Amino acid sequence: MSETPKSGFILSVNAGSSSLKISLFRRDGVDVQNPHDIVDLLLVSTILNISAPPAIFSFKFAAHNEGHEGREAKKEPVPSIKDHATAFAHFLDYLKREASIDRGQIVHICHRVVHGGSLFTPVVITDESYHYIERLSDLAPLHNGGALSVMKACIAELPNANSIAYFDTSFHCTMPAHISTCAIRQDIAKKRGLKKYGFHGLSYAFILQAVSTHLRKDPSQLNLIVMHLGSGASMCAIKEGKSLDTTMGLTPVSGLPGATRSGAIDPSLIFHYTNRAGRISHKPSLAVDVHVTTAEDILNKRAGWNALTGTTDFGEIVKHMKEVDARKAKGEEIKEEEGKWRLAFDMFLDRILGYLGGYYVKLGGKVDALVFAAGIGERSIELREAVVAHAACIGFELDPELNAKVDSNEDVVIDIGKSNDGHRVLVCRTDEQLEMAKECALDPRFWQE
Ligand SMILES: Nc1ncnc2c1ncn2[C@@H]1O[C@H](COP(=O)(O)OP(=O)(O)O)[C@@H](O)[C@H]1O
Ligand SMILES: CC(=O)OP(=O)(O)O
Ligand SMILES: [Mg+2]
Repeated sequence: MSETPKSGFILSVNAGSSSLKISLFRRDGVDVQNPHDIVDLLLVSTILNISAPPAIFSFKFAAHNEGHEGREAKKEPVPSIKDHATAFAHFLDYLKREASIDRGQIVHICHRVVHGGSLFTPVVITDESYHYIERLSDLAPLHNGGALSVMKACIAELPNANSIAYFDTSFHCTMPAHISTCAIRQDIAKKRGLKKYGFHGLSYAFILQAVSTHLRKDPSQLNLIVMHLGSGASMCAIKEGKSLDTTMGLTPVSGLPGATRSGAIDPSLIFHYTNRAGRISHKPSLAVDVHVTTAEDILNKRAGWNALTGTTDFGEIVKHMKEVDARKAKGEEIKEEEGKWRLAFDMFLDRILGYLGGYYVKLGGKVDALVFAAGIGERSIELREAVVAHAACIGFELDPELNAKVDSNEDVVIDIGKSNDGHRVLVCRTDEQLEMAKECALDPRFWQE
């Protein structure tokens, strides 16, 4: 690692399964009294639809960014973006051309790495840690490769900045053994690291802190059931501020279904689906070049909402479902094929409710709040309504007006429930980039005070 700086810029890069989200922050001195405002956002860029081209590039300066105030946000399709590496190259080119930002001031680059294996604290990228993360790519086939390709670009293009890996798995290292262990031979499981790891940990860490501030309750006193519902979707039961259980497993394919992922299925199903399950997939439709079996390619990339309905966008699914329902209500005849929208919605709801009930019992019914987060959780009025309607039997109730107004409320945490005394229902605008930047800004290893 190069010399520890006193202040400087932190670039946070979040390689999701089909998106790249990048935020640039400034870290000046640290006010120990107020560690929440430790970093100042300068700009945000997102590249969506990386695996369903054309990718959509957007770039926006923070409202208060000196010299750039009032600059319009950019949003355009970019057909040349094919993967995370070309997406990041496009961002760097744009930054060079359009922003009077001195790239030399970027001292640390935080990379969200989905699978950290046995690493639970952030690590500076060296040859050794890079290769360790590379070896884990098979366990996060939609993710680790994308993050590694961005690290490579950073080392080449921003050679004076340190790359640091932040792991999605870290938050879940508190899961007790009886929850993280699989019922298989333990000598083999231990040798190969076969157990439940859990993911979206940076998001859960951010949400825990944000909800703690909102409810004015120390994280160690909080019990939450959090739903991170994005392209990849998972849930987490948080007990006294620690992950007790989560829905994803050894890899992010398990648990809830996602945009292109099956979620939990009977493990035997895949051998009835294809007779090539164990073969290395020759033409994997994955975004990065990792050696995955046909089974993993099918379950990670050729399943989920896309396989059921033909779109990866849950917003589209809800829109079509409502149109079909409205026609049905008028007595119009509906084609069998048109039932797919409601099927996908009801299936997602069913799987969420299954885990919700289980987590409620595991937390002994002592739940401070249900929290919705990520693309679907933050934007789907209908899904939140359906989930909470079914959770009435365990004491949760939605305020329909507050639920409908989430989009026009800019707060990080928003109350959408009727109760203000336990059993709250919240939406949290999660921000994995900010979580990494805050952790980095507070880490004494990376700064000279
Ligand atoms: N208005 C909406 N209603 C429901 N879902 C939406 C809406 N807008 C976006 N989404 C969903 O949010 C998903 C993206 O969530 P996000 O958390 O950004 O995903 P990721 O980080 O995994 O790429 C999209 O795939 C889309 O399905
Ligand atoms: C772990 C995971 O599924 O991440 P994402 O939702 O960003 O693809
Ligand atoms: Mg994500």
